[in-house]
Amino acid sequence: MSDAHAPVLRMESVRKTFGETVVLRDVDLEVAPHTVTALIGASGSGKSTLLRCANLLEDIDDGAIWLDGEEITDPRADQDAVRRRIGVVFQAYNLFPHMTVLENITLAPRRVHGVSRAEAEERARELLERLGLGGRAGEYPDRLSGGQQQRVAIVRALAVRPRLLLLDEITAALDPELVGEVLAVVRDLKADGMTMVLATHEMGFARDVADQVCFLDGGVVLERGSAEQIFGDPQEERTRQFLRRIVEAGRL
Ligand SMILES: Nc1ncnc2c1ncn2[C@@H]1O[C@H](COP(=O)(O)OP(=O)(O)OP(=O)(O)O)[C@@H](O)[C@H]1O
Repeated sequence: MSDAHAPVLRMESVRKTFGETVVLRDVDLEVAPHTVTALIGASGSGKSTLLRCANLLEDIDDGAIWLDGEEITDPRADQDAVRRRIGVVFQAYNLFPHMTVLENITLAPRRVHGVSRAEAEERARELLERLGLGGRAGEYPDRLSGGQQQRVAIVRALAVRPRLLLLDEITAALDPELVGEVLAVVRDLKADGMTMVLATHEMGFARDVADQVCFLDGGVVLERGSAEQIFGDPQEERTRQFLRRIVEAGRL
C-alpha cells in the first residue's frame, strides 16, 4: 500500500469462538501507522485473543483482518509471510535457555528471513545497545533479570524489522521494580515511530503512551477513544466501573 495514512492493521466484524464460548464478537479495529493502541479490560475480556487473531495464531470464525491493506485472513494469504511482518512479545519471554542472547535474537533473521550471520549480528548488537543491553550479547538468559530478559525478547521481535509490534502483557510477569525499564523501551519505540498494539493492565502506562484505547468487555470493544477520553470521560457505565475498580486498587 502506498497511502502513508492507511491503517497498518484493520479488523472488521471479527468473531472468535472456542467451542461454545464466544470470545470476540463483532470486533472492529483500525491501527494507524506510527500509533500505539492499548487494549484494556478485565481478565478474560479477550485482549490476548484479539492479539493472537491479529497475528494469525488463532483462526477467526467470521470477519476479516487486513495488514497494510492485504487481507491476511483470505485463505490464499501466505500466513508465514504475514507473521514475518508482525513482531510479537508475550508475557513469558520464551527465550531459548541453551542459546546466548545474541543467538536467540539472530535465530529468526537467519533461519526465517535468510539474513546473513554478519548482518543479523550487526542489527542485533545495534538493538541491544539501544535497549540498554550492550555487553549482554554473550550471556545466557538465566543470567539476566526478568526485565532484561523481556528487553531481549523485544529486541528479538524487532530484529526482523516488523511492520507492526504486538505486545501481550509484557510486564505482567515482572517484579514491580522491573516494570519501568520495559515500559521505557515501549516509550522509546513509540518515539521512533513503531506501530504497536498492546494488551495491558498497566493503566497509567496506557494513559501515557496510547494514542487509541479500546476497552474490551466480554469480547466486545465496548468503548474506544483517545486515552484522554477513555480515562478522563468514559461514556459507558461498564468502562466507568472498570476504571473505578482500578483506581480503588491504587493502580491508576
Ligand atoms: N485456547 C482456548 N480455549 C478455550 N478458551 C480460551 C482459549 N483461549 C482463551 N480462551 C477464553 O477466552 C476468553 C478470553 O481470554 P483472553 O486470554 O483473550 O482474555 P484477556 O483479556 O487477555 O485476559 P487476561 O487479561 O487475563 O490475559 C477467556 O474466557 C478464556 O478462558
